[in-house]
Amino acid sequence: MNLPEGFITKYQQLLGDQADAFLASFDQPVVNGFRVNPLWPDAKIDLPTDQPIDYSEWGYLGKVDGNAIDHVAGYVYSQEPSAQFVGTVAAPHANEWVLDLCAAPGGKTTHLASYLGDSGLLVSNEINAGRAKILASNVERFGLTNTIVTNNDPATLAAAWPETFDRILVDAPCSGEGMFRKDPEAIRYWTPDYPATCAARQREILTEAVKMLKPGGTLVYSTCTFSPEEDEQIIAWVKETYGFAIEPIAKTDGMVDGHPEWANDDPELTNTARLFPHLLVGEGHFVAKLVKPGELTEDHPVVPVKATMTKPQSTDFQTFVTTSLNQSFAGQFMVRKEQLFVLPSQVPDLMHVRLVRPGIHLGMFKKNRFEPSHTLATLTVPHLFKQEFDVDDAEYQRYRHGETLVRELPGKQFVRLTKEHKGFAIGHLVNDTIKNLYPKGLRV
Ligand SMILES: C[S@@+](CC[C@H](N)C(=O)[O-])C[C@H]1O[C@@H](n2cnc3c(N)ncnc32)[C@H](O)[C@@H]1O
Repeated sequence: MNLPEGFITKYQQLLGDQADAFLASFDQPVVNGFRVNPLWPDAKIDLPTDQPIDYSEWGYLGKVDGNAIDHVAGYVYSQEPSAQFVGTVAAPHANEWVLDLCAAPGGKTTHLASYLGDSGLLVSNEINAGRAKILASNVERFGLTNTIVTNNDPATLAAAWPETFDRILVDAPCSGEGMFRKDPEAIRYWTPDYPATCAARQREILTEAVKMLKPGGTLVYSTCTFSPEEDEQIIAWVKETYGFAIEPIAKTDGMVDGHPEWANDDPELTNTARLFPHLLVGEGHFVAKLVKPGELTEDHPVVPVKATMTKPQSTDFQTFVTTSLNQSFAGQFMVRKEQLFVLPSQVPDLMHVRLVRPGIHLGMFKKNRFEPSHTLATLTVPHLFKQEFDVDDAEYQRYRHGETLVRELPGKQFVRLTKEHKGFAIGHLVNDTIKNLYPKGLRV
């Protein structure tokens, strides 16, 4: 790989006799991994699980086919091994309120949600509007029930939600040196000054994250870069500026301690973790776990949401539930631009943030009727629909292409389509024909 001259000399100086092995690792193949979705317990997946990743509870080595049912139905999430270590370190506890501040496309978010299950609250934020949509679609594909997706800059969120979260992940935008092997295009952005530019932005993001963390709360900071400016030096700055403690991270084979001598010589920096591709199977990463001074309490600033569903809308939704579902949804409902959402059981003030997805997207009110959203196809609620049709390979291809299917059943109702009993789509059954409701953006 054609690495910049300045990059090579920098790491020769920092890594000494390890530099040759480090630089040679850029010519090794990328390592693929995936996590299975524990929100579908006991599910059988088609991918081999004979190579578990020892530090990742649901992680395995292997490549996921984007058209395979396990991916389309949200039973697996493709994520390279080292990135999975971030979720392992963050590992939220049940009932916590968790913020994933830089969340798109959603690898860490789906991992954090795997720990939370149905409990607590996960807010997944992404500053870039286009990427926030991709994040929302991955949140939906993974079937998450207690996740809000927002599209804000960190300062706006901090003004809305002071001292609100028990745990915050800042998976920071960085110079991406650890991804050069996966995405050689990233090398084009690299200059000797680029890490310092990224570090300035990381300090801005962390300044806002600190405001949103409850006293005693946990901040996990990660990058996919090797540069000390964005790694140890940032953590040294957080500790010096805000008095956070740097918690020890349990490392497995191949992971190494952060280098105090690459920052301010604070020995606590050895508590952070570095993942180098020449020492383990995976790409380059850095992870730190910090705790804010103070006592953590269990309180959350819950704000009730005003009901916005009109009476006729409520009737249309109930008609859909009665004809098509085995169960309804409990909780606070929100209607925005004719779209119906059911919110996580507890939420903070939602008035001052830009919501991409305030909760589960249930569907849309059309003229005198309610049409369910594609979200319900992959929502992690077994047997949600009264009528589920399992399809074969040919029908799977045809439906994802946009065609109708035939099933002999009179009447009108919305149905879920499954392959190997894994939900991947919904359809509208009208007198023997399943009309295609597969979103145009997902068709193949
Ligand atoms: C490393 S990526 C996040 C990857 C994600 N956590 C995952 O696991 O899929 C960093 C994200 O930070 C976002 N970002 C860029 N500038 C930002 C800023 N000033 N504040 C917050 N996020 C920013 C980027 O758009 C990008 O999506």
